[in-house]
Amino acid sequence: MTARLIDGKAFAATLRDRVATAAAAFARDAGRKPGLAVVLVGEDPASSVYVRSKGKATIAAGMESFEHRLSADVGEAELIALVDRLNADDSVDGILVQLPLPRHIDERAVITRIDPDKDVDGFHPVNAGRLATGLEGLVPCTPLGCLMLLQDIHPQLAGLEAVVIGRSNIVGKPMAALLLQQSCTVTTVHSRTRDVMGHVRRADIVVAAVGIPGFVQPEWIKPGATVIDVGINRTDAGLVGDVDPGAAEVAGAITPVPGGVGPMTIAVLMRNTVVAAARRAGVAVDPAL
Ligand SMILES: NC(=O)C1=CN([C@@H]2O[C@H](COP(=O)(O)OP(=O)(O)OC[C@H]3O[C@@H](n4cnc5c(N)ncnc54)[C@H](OP(=O)(O)O)[C@@H]3O)[C@@H](O)[C@H]2O)C=CC1
Ligand SMILES: Nc1nc(=O)c2c([nH]1)NC[C@@H]1CN(c3ccc(C(=O)N[C@@H](CCC(=O)O)C(=O)O)cc3)C=[N+]21
Repeated sequence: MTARLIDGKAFAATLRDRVATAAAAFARDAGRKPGLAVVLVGEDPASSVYVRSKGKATIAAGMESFEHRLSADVGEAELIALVDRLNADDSVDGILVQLPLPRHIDERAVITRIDPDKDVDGFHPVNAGRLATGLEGLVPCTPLGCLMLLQDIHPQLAGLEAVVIGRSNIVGKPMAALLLQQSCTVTTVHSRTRDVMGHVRRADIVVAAVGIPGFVQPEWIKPGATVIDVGINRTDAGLVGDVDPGAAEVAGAITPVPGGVGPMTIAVLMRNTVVAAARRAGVAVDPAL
C-alpha cells in the first residue's frame, strides 16, 4: 500500500484565496486593510527567509505588512517598547515576534506583553487558556493547519485514536488540545515516555513534532493511519521531516516535507490576521475561514 500524499501546498493556496476574499470584505466594511506586524531580531538566515515569505503572503492576501528588523544585540526593554507601540497602533491587527529570540532576551516576557487579541501566533498564555477551556481565541498556526488537513481527510474525527509526539507550547500541546476538542482520544508522548512505539502503533492519527530527522519508524505506523509530519529539519540531505519516508508505504495518508505542514502554517497566519482584524473592528468574518 502506498499512502495518499496530503498536498499541504495546494490546501494552503486555497486557504490563502479564501483569506484574500475575507480581507477584501474587511477592507470594504472597516475602511482599511487588515495589518500584520512581524518582528525579527537578528539575522538568522532561516528566520529571514520565513519573515520574507510571511511579508509576501501578507501583501498577496490584500493585507498591510509591517516589518520590524532589530539588531541581534537589541535590549529586552527596547523590544518590549516596540511591542507596546504595536499594541497601541490601530492599523496593526496581528503581531508576530519571530522565535527563537537571542539568549539574552526572555521570550516569555516578550510574548506575554503582546495584546492577546493581536496574538496571531496564539502563543500568549491567555490564548492557550482559551483553547484549553473552549473559549474563542487565537489558535497557534501550525497545529490549526494540521487540524485543517486532518478534517479534510476525516470529516468525523470523533472517537479516533490520536497520538501527538512532542509537548511544546507551540506545537504539541495546542495540537493535543485541538484534537481533544474534536473528541479524539488523545495521547501525548515525549522524551520521558516509556514506550513511544507502543502508543504510536494504536493510533489512527499520528502527529510528529519532535525535531529529530526520520524519528518515526515505518513499523510503528498502524496500516492505513493518517500521519502528519510537522518536523522541519535541515540536514546534509536537505529539508527532512520527523517521519522516516518509509512510513508512506504503511500509512493511509501522509504529509510530505517540504510541501506539507509548512505552507499551512503561513496560510493560517494570514487567516488568524483577518480573524483578529474582524474581531477587533467588530465586523463579521466568514465563520468557515
Ligand atoms: N512546519 C512548521 O510550520 C513548523 C515546524 N516545526 C518543527 O516541528 C518540530 C518540533 O518543533 P517544536 O515543538 O518547536 O520542538 P521542541 O524541541 O520544542 O519540542 C520537541 C518535543 O519532542 C519531544 N521529544 C524529543 N525527543 C524525543 C524522543 N526521543 N521521544 C519522544 N519525544 C521526544 C520533546 O520532549 P520533552 O518535552 O520531554 O523534551 C519535546 O516535547 C521541529 O522539527 C520544528 O522545526 C515547528 C514549528 C512550525
Ligand atoms: N513566532 C513564530 N511563529 C512561527 O510560526 C514560527 C516561528 N516564530 N519561528 C520558526 C517557526 C518555523 N515556521 C515555519 C513556517 C513555514 C515553513 C514553511 O513554509 N516550510 C516550507 C519549506 C520552506 C523551506 O524550504 O525552507 C515547507 O515545509 O514546504 C516552515 C516553518 C514558523 N515558525
